[in-house]
Amino acid sequence: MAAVGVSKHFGATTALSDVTMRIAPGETHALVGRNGAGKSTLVSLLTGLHRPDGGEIRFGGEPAPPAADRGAWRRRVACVFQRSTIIPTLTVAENLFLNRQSEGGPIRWGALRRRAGQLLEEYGVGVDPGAPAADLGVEQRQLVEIARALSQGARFIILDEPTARLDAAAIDRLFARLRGLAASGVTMLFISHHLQEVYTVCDTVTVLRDARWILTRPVADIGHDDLVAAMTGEAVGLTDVARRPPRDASVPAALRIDGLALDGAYEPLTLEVKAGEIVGVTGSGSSGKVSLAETVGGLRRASAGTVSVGGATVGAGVPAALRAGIGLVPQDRHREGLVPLLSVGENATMPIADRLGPAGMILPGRRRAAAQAAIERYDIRTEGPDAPVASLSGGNAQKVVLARATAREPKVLVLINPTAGVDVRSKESLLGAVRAAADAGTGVLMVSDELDDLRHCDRVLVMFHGRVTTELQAGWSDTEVVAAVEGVSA
Ligand SMILES: Nc1ncnc2c1ncn2[C@@H]1O[C@H](COP(=O)(O)OP(=O)(O)OP(=O)(O)O)[C@@H](O)[C@H]1O
Repeated sequence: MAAVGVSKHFGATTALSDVTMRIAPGETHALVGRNGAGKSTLVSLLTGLHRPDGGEIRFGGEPAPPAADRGAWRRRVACVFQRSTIIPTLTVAENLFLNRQSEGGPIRWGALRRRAGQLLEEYGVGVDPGAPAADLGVEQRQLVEIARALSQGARFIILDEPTARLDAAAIDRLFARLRGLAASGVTMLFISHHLQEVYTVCDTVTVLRDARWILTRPVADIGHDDLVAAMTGEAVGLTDVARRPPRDASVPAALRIDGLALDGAYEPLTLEVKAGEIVGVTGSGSSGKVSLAETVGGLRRASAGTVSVGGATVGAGVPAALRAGIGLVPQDRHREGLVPLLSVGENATMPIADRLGPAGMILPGRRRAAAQAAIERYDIRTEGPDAPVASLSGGNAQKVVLARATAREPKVLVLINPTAGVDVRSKESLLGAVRAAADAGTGVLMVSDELDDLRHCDRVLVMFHGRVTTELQAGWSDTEVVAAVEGVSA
């Protein structure tokens, strides 16, 4: 597979400029770069979703198929996207044979299900072909996507941040599977913001920066700091996390959770987050951590207990949570986070619309200034406040979600995997902004699977099967967290 001198423009934005990347058969090749570097754009060219403005894509020395021949593309390359392409209202079997159910004749449902069963067995995917796809977890959905790609004949698979929503055990299982695929000759392009993963699973790495190719090297020949330097164009390394001074016991609680419970997700839980405190919550996929944060943020209704902010009980629902002073960064920015048709500025300033002009009016100049300040503070790479939010790269969109959650100087900030899809350098500025909010008196509840996020917390609660089983004060070791997440003591 090769991209030779490819360029791509979106309006005035150059997303790729004369990029050449060659991937040898059977190789596992990493593609890394900061948010907005052009990785997803390159994937869209490699999968035939977009055509390059210049240069060409080749497979096995042959020119790429015509754009309209989707079948030919599917036989050459498949992409497991961050956003699943599995259709939840269809069964697993229907998803597997999407676009090719009948091969001409009428659809024979029984035969379809049988073939799906054989296929899942062949690829070692333990999923019922008759189950609705909506019932699948993230891990199972990815496996179904991979099985679908292989069964269509593709021997080149692109994995776009496949670990972003998996817990540690699922990541290990995925990596074991990828090694198996590599051993059987499947070629892979692996995109990740977790450089450790690049070293664990890839042979070769290509770095893009500002739409340009920077380097391609065997991973064994480039150290972590040099890789970060190639991505950022700066020689300076990442900074260590400075310890926060301990909270005074007399500081009032910003957030109090009293006997809060959600049937099937987590058991009654009581917890206080002081003003200025950052409390981390982690755990495996089934620990209940995300449901807990979603209840506090108003996205789910508790089956028992109360949430109070500054001593006042918060009603159910997102509007009540917002009124009470809770800012939320939800898990799925596509579903709950942003309004794609509005501009970056409109999205970032939505919660403060009432402050942007007199009597319900919005003064455009004031909005632009507020939006510009957010763009600078969160290091958002965009043409400007008027660019549609849909034009942002994934990591930059995540920064807009955080800008919005903090726009009203919330009393409480509830963050769910806030740095998902955010590049190594931007993570620093994003977590720095969270700390600045805490220093100004906001109580922060941060649910995360990332040790790098959790390092910024004053203490970390580990949940296991719906209960807090461990509390770790700052200064914990990685093995302590991992052991508690797995439900074994360190
Ligand atoms: N449909 C589009 N319209 C306008 N601009 C776009 C569009 N798609 C991408 N861009 C721009 O092209 C540039 C490259 O974006 P791309 O999504 O390829 O980055 P990325 O490296 O995948 O980033 P991330 O790590 O955040 O996912 C960005 O400046 C982005 O805003």
